[in-house]
Amino acid sequence: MRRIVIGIGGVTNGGKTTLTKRLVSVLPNCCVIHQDDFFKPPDQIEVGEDGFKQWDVITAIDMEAMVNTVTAWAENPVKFARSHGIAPSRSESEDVQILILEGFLLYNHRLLADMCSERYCLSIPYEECKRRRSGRNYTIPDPPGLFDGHVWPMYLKHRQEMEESGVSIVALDGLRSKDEIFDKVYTDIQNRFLNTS
Ligand SMILES: Nc1ncnc2c1ncn2[C@@H]1O[C@H](COP(=O)(O)OP(=O)(O)OP(=O)(O)O)[C@@H](O)[C@H]1O
Ligand SMILES: NC(=O)c1ccc[n+]([C@@H]2O[C@H](CO)[C@@H](O)[C@H]2O)c1
Repeated sequence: MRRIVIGIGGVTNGGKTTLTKRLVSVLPNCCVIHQDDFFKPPDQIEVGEDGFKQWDVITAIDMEAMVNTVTAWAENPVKFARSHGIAPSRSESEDVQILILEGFLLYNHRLLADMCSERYCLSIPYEECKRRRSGRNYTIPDPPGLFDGHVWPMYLKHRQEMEESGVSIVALDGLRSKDEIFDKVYTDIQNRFLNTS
């Protein structure tokens, strides 16, 4: 059985969830794990010197639990899918099993980055990111000033760290249309992993 792990990483509001949903709907035997589901509870999030809760750092996420979940999939993808209510794709054999990892800090974690067969990374410029973020409603709403005071500076810091680490990524321009981004990634995955002929 072939196991393929696709990382969909990159900046907040870059379009990761949008792309992931479309891929899951067309890829065979495809499970997804969202990094946001592993945020620690609010009372465990540190408050910085800037007065903001530090959500956009890797210690805000229970990475051990996330890695354990990815490991559970890798050990038995069929059982993992079944226990998460995902039916095997009809007309496809169970020969190929796909996992999508979706999150804003995937490639700053060595173990997680190494688990990916391919690492896509969406980026959008500051203005567009701020505009999209201001229209979002997270479970914990952004306090005034969080984007400029914490979210964007942390993004720049993590992006630099990722670049310096030398981890190889496939960059995606998040300003392109949803269709264009999906078509590129889907074609890529088909060519790289699903064309058996
Ligand atoms: N290619 C695109 N062009 C324009 N808008 C987009 C595009 N992709 C996503 N969006 C919009 O941007 C917003 C954020 O998208 P999405 O939730 O997919 O991002 P995300 O990277 O998962 O964000 P986060 O992880 O920070 O919650 C949504 O309103 C979505 O409709
Ligand atoms: N999902 C959450 O619990 C939560 C709480 C507070 C902030 N966030 C934001 O999610 C983004 C990643 O998708 C980060 O930029 C967090 O600020 C998420």
